[in-house]
Amino acid sequence: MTTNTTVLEASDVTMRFGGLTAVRSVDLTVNSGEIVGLIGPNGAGKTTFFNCLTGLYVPTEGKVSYKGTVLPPKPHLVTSAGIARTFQNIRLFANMTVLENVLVGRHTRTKEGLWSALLRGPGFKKAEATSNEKAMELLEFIGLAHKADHLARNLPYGEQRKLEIARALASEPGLLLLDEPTAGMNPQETRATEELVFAIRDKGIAILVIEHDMRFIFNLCDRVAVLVQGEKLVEGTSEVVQADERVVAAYLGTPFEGAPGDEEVAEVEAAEAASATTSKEAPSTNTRTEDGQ
Ligand SMILES: Nc1ncnc2c1ncn2[C@@H]1O[C@H](COP(=O)(O)OP(=O)(O)OP(=O)(O)O)[C@@H](O)[C@H]1O
Repeated sequence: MTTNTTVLEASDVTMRFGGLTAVRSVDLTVNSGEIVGLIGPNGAGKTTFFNCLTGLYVPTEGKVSYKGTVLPPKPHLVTSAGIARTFQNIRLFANMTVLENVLVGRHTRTKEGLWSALLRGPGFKKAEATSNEKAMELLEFIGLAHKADHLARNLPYGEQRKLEIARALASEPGLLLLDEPTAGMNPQETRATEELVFAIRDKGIAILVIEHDMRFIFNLCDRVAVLVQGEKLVEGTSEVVQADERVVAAYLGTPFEGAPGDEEVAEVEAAEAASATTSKEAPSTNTRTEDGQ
């Protein structure tokens, strides 16, 4: 199913927050027809990297291209270009219906825009029939058509997550970014999400997914990249990544040679050792005498 057409190309992406480098020189590509996984221990920089891809953050260094064009660092322009995403925490319009949530997701693909969709202005009426039809098709696809007029907040958790995916798909993306799509799900819901992701891929949409559930990732992905302390440690097929001892060590927090962050740790240790030696050799001029002078 995978092809060699590059959909997403992130080159040398670095994101610093003050003194903290959350993502360091990360390269990643996603090709059409591919499902790529992004894994790593807590705080490894996965969500920060996603935010750099979707224009929520402007990377300190590096660039991100979609189908050969460099993306502007503005979320709505990234969505219009063809990248949609879901978030770690559910972000639905709780008091809107299931159908309305999907319709809002379509605003980048209708001339009427978001406010017209929300206020149901005159322009919206004309486009409404087509939009409704497409939104209902999506709800059929994810299995929520029978709940189209339920309020989003009344859906069970697993269905809310599905609805988020439907809303993202409503912008007709070529690439879908999923941030922990199975977080909080029971095993059946997780399996259903796995099937859904395969079905989305079969529609011709490339997928990049962050997930802590390793079974889910290794079943699903054509390729997996591992971030550790902001750096890409390993990238390869599920088999390659599972067999790499450094990945296990990174998850367990066991030190290993060449681990990301090692250089900084060595520099700090060397500086501490040097200052300890200096203070032994040359007593501080601030040393007080016994009478406190
Ligand atoms: N806006 C921000 N300002 C400052 N530091 C941040 C900001 N966002 C993230 N960080 C820091 O960047 C590092 C990477 O965080 P990030 O949330 O990207 O990791 P993650 O791999 O997604 O973690 P998790 O799996 O726990 O969601 C962390 O040290 C985090 O505290």
